[in-house]
Amino acid sequence: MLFATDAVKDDITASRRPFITFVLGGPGSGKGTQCARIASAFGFAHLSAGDLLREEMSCDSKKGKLIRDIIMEGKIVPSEITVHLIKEAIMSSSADRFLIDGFPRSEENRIAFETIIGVEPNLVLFFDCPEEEMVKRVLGRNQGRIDDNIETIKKRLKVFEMLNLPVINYYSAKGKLYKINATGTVDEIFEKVRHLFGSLRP
Ligand SMILES: Nc1ncnc2c1ncn2[C@@H]1O[C@H](COP(=O)(O)OP(=O)(O)O)[C@@H](O)[C@H]1O
Ligand SMILES: Nc1ccn([C@@H]2O[C@H](COP(=O)(O)OP(=O)(O)O)[C@@H](O)[C@H]2O)c(=O)n1
Repeated sequence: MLFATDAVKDDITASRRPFITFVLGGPGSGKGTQCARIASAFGFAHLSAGDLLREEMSCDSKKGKLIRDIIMEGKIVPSEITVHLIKEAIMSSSADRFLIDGFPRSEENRIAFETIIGVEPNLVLFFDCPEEEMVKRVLGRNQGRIDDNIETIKKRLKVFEMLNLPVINYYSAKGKLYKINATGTVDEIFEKVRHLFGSLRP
């Protein structure tokens, strides 16, 4: 079997059951920006799957090189790698609520999380943004990322279009999905997010 077994499962849930929010949206839809605001307003720990992978990518190892090659191609890193990085980050934090940003990117990601970590998210946010706005934002991001170039962006958008919808549909059917229109200013978008979290009081 592809994923880890029950032996490593449940060691997060055995001692506590944190409130988990997945944050979805295309490249440049503003996930990271809004997560920073949510984290500071509502006391969440912010885990970015992309940041965890970029940190691992900088290691001079076979795994680091594999991650780098996949990110350059705008593809999805094997779920087992990403979920184990998320798991380690959750376990080394004492927070009781997490935003997991940029995850799950695919059904494979989603199933790996459930299999390895053994829980479902409490809430799923989806920042819905038109493609041309996402391209504009990514090209203006200017953080020196190896994948923020027009060639890789086109590939990332294709991968997003292909793999995101089944994940959205899955959580929508479970009544866990909150779709937020991600156009407008950062403040305008956060106003909608703030309203949602204020009403949930996680
Ligand atoms: N509502 C917004 N309007 C304009 N630019 C934005 C908005 N939200 C984020 N940005 C900018 O767009 C870029 C991508 O945002 P980011 O939060 O990194 O997106 P993601 O994490 O979804 O890839 C960043 O440079 C950010 O400052
Ligand atoms: N769950 C994830 C998240 C990111 N990634 C990889 O990391 C890249 C950057 O993801 P990110 O979430 O930091 O950035 P954005 O695409 O949202 O701008 C993606 O294009 C994927 O190659 C992944 O493979 N699996």
